[in-house]
Amino acid sequence: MVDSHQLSMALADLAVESLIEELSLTPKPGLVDQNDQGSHRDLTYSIMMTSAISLHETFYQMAKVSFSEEPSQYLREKIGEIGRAGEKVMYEATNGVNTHKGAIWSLGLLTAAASIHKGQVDETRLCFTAGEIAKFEDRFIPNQLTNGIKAIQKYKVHGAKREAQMAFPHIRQFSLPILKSKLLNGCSYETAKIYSLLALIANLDDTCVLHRGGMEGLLFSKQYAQRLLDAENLEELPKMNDDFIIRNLSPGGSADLLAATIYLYKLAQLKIIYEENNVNEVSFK
Ligand SMILES: CC(C)(COP(=O)(O)OP(=O)(O)OC[C@H]1O[C@@H](n2cnc3c(N)ncnc32)[C@H](O)[C@@H]1O)[C@@H](O)C(=O)NCCC(=O)NCCS
Ligand SMILES: Nc1ncnc2c1ncn2[C@@H]1O[C@H](COP(=O)(O)OP(=O)(O)OP(=O)(O)O)[C@@H](O)[C@H]1O
Repeated sequence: MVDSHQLSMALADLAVESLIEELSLTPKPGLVDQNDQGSHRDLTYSIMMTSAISLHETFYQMAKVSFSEEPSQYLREKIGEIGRAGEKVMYEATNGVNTHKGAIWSLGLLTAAASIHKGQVDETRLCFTAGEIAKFEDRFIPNQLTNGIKAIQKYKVHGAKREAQMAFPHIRQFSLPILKSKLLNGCSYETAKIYSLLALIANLDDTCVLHRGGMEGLLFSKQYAQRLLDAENLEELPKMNDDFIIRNLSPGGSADLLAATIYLYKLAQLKIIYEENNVNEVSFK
């Protein structure tokens, strides 16, 4: 029998680690990283680090409640409640700045799915289970006109909710395959993650980008990322960062999905060691 506490701790560790890996990846266009704040005036590396660490309990709780469950409206609403409490913790840790709202959503659903499947590592299955949970209606979502909803209505795009309900197609089709293929081709882990991020920016209708730069900003970001991917040229990344900052563009949705991609990739390295039907160790290799 897998122990629910141990598994939930391991999954929460992994979720926070993935957020920290995303944050620490440098340089990233328009996003907060170790060099600069990208296009964000109110966000810093240290605020984002504090925020990531503060979310451990949120992911732990999401894993814990999902352990003996299946996707259901009950589970969707339970996860929503924990996620909203997590958003409060995040805002308290950051003095009111939105650092990881999208990440709580995407990584939270994947953590719930990983717990349901007792830590097994088939990424596609995890994406679809997370999508099943997301498809149930949460009757307690506050009726707020968020930046995401405004962009979805104005530009007729999908946004974070649909991305999850469709079982994270941009992770399954773009970011995870490119991460793996770049690693197989001998790229370093850091370089492979940059390519993975570029593949997301080139393809995702990111409501953060739309909110800040409109459709023109979204097309600019997508084409820029695609050009670097086609040319396999990462030397232009610092200039890409400058060009995004000038236009106030920040691909926050792509950053969240990169963290989710890292999470799925690292989960495949999670070893659950059984001994006489009892887990005696859960560790990352
Ligand atoms: C679905 C969520 C993300 C709300 O998103 P919404 O579309 O309303 O926009 P909002 O601007 O608040 O945040 C969207 C975030 O998602 C990320 N994002 C943007 N575009 C995309 C995309 N295409 N795909 C994935 N993520 C994206 C961005 O980082 C952004 O910060 C979720 O936070 C939610 O349902 N919130 C309601 C409160 C709640 O119940 N929270 C707990 C949920 S576990
Ligand atoms: N490294 C990162 N740098 C910046 N944003 C990130 C990073 N990683 C993830 N994000 C995501 O980007 C979102 C923040 O983007 P943004 O500040 O544009 O959102 P907003 O609060 O909706 O808009 P605004 O600040 O323009 O009013 C967060 O919800 C977070 O999930």
